[in-house]
Amino acid sequence: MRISVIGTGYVGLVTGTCLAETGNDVLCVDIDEHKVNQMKSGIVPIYEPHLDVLFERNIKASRLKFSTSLEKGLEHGDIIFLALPTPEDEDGSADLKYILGVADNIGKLITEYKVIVDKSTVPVGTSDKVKAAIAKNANIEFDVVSNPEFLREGFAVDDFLKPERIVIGASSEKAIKLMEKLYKPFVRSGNPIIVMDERSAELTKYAANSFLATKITFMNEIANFCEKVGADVDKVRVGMGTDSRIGKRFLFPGIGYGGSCFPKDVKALFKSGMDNDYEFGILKSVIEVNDSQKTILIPKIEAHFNNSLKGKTFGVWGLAFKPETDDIREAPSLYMIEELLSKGAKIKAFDPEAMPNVKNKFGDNIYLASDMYDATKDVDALIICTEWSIFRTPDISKLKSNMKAFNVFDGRNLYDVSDMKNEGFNYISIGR
Ligand SMILES: NC(=O)c1ccc[n+]([C@@H]2O[C@H](COP(=O)([O-])OP(=O)(O)OC[C@H]3O[C@@H](n4cnc5c(N)ncnc54)[C@H](O)[C@@H]3O)[C@@H](O)[C@H]2O)c1
Ligand SMILES: O=c1ccn([C@@H]2O[C@H](COP(=O)(O)OP(=O)(O)O[C@H]3O[C@H](CO)[C@@H](O)[C@H](O)[C@H]3O)[C@@H](O)[C@H]2O)c(=O)[nH]1
Repeated sequence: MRISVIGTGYVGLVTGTCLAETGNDVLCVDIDEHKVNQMKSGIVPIYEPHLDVLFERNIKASRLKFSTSLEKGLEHGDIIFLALPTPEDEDGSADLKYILGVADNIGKLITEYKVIVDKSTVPVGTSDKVKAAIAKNANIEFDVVSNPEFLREGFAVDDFLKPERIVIGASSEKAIKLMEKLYKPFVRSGNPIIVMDERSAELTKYAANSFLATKITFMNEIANFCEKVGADVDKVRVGMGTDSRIGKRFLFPGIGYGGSCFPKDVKALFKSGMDNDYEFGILKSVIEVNDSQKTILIPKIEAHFNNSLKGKTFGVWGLAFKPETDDIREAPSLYMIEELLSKGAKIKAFDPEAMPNVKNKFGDNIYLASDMYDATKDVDALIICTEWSIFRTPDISKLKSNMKAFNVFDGRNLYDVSDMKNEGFNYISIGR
């Protein structure tokens, strides 16, 4: 099939590449000329495991092409995916200016039947707004489909190629048939294509993300309470998670959830609720608790250093909002660093992939280390913000010979508490 993807960020790039992989003829369109030129010359502009192999193979097979022209995108595809940003607006709602701006232009450019598919995460009712924006200028038949994306960064290729489910929100039989044909190769494992109305599809995405964010936040509160009463959150987690009604996943406490999705999506669902005369009490608490969780280590660090961090140097391991990505959007590490810098501390940071993205963020105020051990030289403490595998089994003797003092504040519970104590570290983690 002939597919166009408008917006070649994380979701657009993975969508375009994976749809090319199943034999479709894909044109990816982005307004960012630099990015388009990079992709034309074979460079994948994001770090995502396994994407590079598929990307290269499909470019070579001429199934994956790039352009900056929306007009070309509309000419090319029978199905037009919108994978545009829906960032947080000032009032917490999802900003629809990118989606509705492109929809407006589609209305001006469309000359034959197209299925316009919204892959971005958008509030309930957006598909009606997209329809109206296109219809304002177009006299041609078209359909709008809501097809939310559930991929996780770091596992995006696998999640797209072998999804647990595909949600299609549509009211046109013609569009539903086309979408089912397009996605047939991805549901070989028997996982369902779930067809529903557009509003339910739009809400499914927010409900899923908000539920997962709530699950993590609940566990973060249990961890905080464990510290008050001398319980071990690792034991509680396993004890709870083995109940299949609860499940083992997304129960890992830490320094809060981050990333380009959970923080903004929880806020957007809360705002949608308020706009529709419904206050999500649970989401209000999730937002508040997560905000304080991001810096939950700070009082512990301050207490250790007698409330004076001025002139102290901290090594920071992990800048990305989670492992296997270079994405630093809403990364808890950034809040930690900001807070430490404001208290007069110095930072030596290392991340296996995200360093280039942090380069311009704090200017000269932090030293970007050449490797994980370089970030521990002469530090008063090491702070762990992201659970990259490489941090799980450090060379302890190297650490000890580098660090000025043996203090480790672990926001991701990477190590065994008694092992660290036996090694002579003052080891502070979350909920243990
Ligand atoms: N990142 C994820 O893991 C993920 C997963 C599921 C859903 N989502 C949702 O998917 C949507 C896109 O997210 P993302 O992370 O891919 O965004 P992103 O910010 O990484 O990329 C968006 C891209 O759109 C381009 N763009 C902006 N305006 C454009 C225009 N007028 N024409 C063409 N291109 C334009 C930008 O240049 C950028 O390359 C959001 O709604 C997000 O919530 C994201
Ligand atoms: O037990 C856990 C699991 C996750 N996290 C944190 O939660 C955040 C989000 O993690 P994850 O869900 O793995 O990353 P994303 O790539 O943001 O994926 C989420 O957001 C995407 C965008 O909407 C959705 O498509 C995915 O289904 C959804 O998992 C990260 O900061 C993690 O550190 C925890 O603190 N504890």
